Amino acid sequence: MSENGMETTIDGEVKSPDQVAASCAQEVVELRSAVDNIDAAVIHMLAERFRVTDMIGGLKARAGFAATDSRRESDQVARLRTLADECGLDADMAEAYLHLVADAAKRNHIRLACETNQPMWGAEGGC
Ligand SMILES: O=C(O)C(=O)C[C@]1(C(=O)O)C=C[C@@H](O)C=C1
Repeated sequence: MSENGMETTIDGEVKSPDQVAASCAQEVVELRSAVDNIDAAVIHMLAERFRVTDMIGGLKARAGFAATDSRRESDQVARLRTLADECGLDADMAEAYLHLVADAAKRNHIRLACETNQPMWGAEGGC
């Protein structure tokens, strides 16, 4: 553990003479394993989400559909905001998450359509 006034770096080296600080630092180190496991699960779930949305993008390109479906996104936002409320998460964070992933999914849709010569609405700026 080391301090520079602005930051505290808490690592496995917990050698503080202050017993309370030492035991808090130890607990932080243990809780960080749970954080690491959760982050790994989130990354795996995100990868799976993009595999699925890429399949949707392939179908949209084949059919000549636009990348964006705003009504679907509004429904998703409403659903995720409710879910967030129910489990004590900030609903704005849930909405920000949906915009982050849906915007990335749409960029992937457009790129795939361009790469396969099936230009779709939204790619007017060029492929
Ligand atoms: O469901 C779709 O139509 C998708 O293309 C997926 C997705 C999403 O990432 O959830 C992305 C873009 C659309 O505007 C709506 C939803």
